[in-house]
Amino acid sequence: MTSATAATVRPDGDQDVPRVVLSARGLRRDFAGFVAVNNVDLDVHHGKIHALIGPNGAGKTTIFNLLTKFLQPTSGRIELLGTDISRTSPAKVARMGLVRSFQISAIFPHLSVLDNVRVALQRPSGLGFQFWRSLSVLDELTPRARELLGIVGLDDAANRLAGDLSYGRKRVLEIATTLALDPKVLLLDEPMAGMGHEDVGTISQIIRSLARDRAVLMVEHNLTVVADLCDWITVMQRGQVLAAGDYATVSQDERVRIAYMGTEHE
Ligand SMILES: Nc1ncnc2c1ncn2[C@@H]1O[C@H](COP(=O)(O)OP(=O)(O)OP(=O)(O)O)[C@@H](O)[C@H]1O
Repeated sequence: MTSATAATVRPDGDQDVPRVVLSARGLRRDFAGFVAVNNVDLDVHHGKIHALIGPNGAGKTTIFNLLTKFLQPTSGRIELLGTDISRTSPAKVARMGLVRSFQISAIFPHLSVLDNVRVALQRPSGLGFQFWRSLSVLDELTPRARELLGIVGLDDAANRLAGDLSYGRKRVLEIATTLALDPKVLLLDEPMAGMGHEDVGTISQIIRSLARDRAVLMVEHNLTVVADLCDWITVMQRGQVLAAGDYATVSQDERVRIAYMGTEHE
């Protein structure tokens, strides 16, 4: 299989068929003559977890930057929830429901876990930080903040300083702050990076539960996680889609084995 489009664009209206919520066609980005992303087609479905994998320099981060509009495409078209966002600003795209989870740097270590989520809830778009308007406004946000902490299993840590959490739980808190923006499509950039075995299990469970009512697109290097968690995998190489399909399909693709997986995951 050569592209995600072959198997994933299907008519809406069929209950059994997943809905495409984010799509790219012919996506391309040049950097001073170097083509970092070349003619990429991608479909991300509601209720599904989609992995973007590939060796270093394959173009995964550039695709994330293009989809979230932090970079403008040189050419190609991106649609979010049926609307052309090819020229839309990052802030508007975030407000429309395409939200990228940043790394732990997005957390305020000297605020409590609960306050981190309350601050996130009062952000208009996830891009700027609007600090404390008034205590009463923040109080109104407390129930929703506690709800989000419950969803990710951090309710017991609500009053702890964020900076005192373990690495894994900081990452979970970061995901909770992302959920504050009520994403329809959640982009996760290497959510398992630096995690121990136990944290990988916890975060996998959280991602699975989040994907029940939204789409998840994630860059992930841990192929065991990809095999276990992801419904659809797009394999990138040198800026292009090398293969796409479920894990069984792409892991048996000879080109993928040669380019990326080796023989370890046969
Ligand atoms: N701003 C830029 N200017 C010039 N070249 C860039 C720029 N951003 C990315 N590139 C190049 O584009 C290619 C794709 O980079 P990208 O970071 O998207 O790959 P990646 O798949 O995310 O890699 P990794 O797994 O190492 O993060 C690389 O060759 C990189 O050097």
